[in-house]
Amino acid sequence: MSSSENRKILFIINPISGNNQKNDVEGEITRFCKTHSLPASFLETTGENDEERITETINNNSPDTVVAVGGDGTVNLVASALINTKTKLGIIPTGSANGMAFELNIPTNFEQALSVIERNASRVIDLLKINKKHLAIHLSDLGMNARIIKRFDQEKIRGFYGYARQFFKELKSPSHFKCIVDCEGKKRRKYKAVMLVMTNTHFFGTGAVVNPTGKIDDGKFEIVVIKPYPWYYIFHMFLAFFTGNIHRLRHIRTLSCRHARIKMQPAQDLQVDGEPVGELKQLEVEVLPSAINIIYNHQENHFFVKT
Ligand SMILES: Nc1ncnc2c1ncn2[C@@H]1O[C@H](COP(=O)(O)OP(=O)(O)OP(=O)(O)O)[C@@H](O)[C@H]1O
Repeated sequence: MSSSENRKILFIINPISGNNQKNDVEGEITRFCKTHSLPASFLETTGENDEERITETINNNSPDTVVAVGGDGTVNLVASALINTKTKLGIIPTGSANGMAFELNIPTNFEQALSVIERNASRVIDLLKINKKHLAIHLSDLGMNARIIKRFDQEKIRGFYGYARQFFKELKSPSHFKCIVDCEGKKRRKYKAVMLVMTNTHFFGTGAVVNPTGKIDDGKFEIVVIKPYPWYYIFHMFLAFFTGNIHRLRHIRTLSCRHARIKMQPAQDLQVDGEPVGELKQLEVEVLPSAINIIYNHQENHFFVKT
């Protein structure tokens, strides 16, 4: 549906996302929307009480689409306000981590991303809830990556290259932990792991395919267990990550379920959609089936993963 009839779009702009070099985000969106006869309104995030402010603005304006202009953290924030409503969620990726935009084939080019919003193709997808309180829309993990994200946050490093530097440092000597995974309807499993990924999607923001067999709308999510590996295995893993074959490696296990309880020893850092949550000893993860209607780029599919 590309018609602008009856559309009313609210843009939620995170002014500090990524290495935000753009001066006039609102102006650029306004010009695009005028050209395409799309009624647009705006709200800037402040980092304080944003969810309440977004919900209030949605209640006052009744938009049909709310667009997160930011990274995965902003997408998560907007999704929290839209869950189980008919209002569509759109994404203009301007963050240092834009995993959900990558998943949905949304270009990082501003104008092209706006064109995806204008075309308005959407699908209803599942989301995850962690420990009954954290909504997870893209990807959450325990261990190695969450530790990097915590450091990234504490040291106020920003941008993709800052993240990549931290990632390679950690990759060379990851520490491992023990975990017990109880998936609903499956036998209890025990692992030694360097990282556990809980996701319903396929890609890390870098484009690495972490969950090639997952489906975004099948009422299930995946737990991908990355077990300790010898250093020389990194090259093998990289190749598998970028060719969509990670699930075939012997250091990787993938479990698919609707609900899971996980215990970690010692406590591990958790990150949800790029935001550090803290150290936890146990975790409950559940799928929220058909939770949100999200705009995606329907014109092409990813090369490795057909959605
Ligand atoms: N005006 C603001 N000032 C400071 N922080 C803000 C503001 N608006 C949003 N935030 C914070 O931005 C974070 C979300 O950023 P987002 O993930 O969208 O972009 P990002 O560039 O990928 O961020 P990061 O690099 O921190 O992961 C949240 O922690 C949120 O509280």
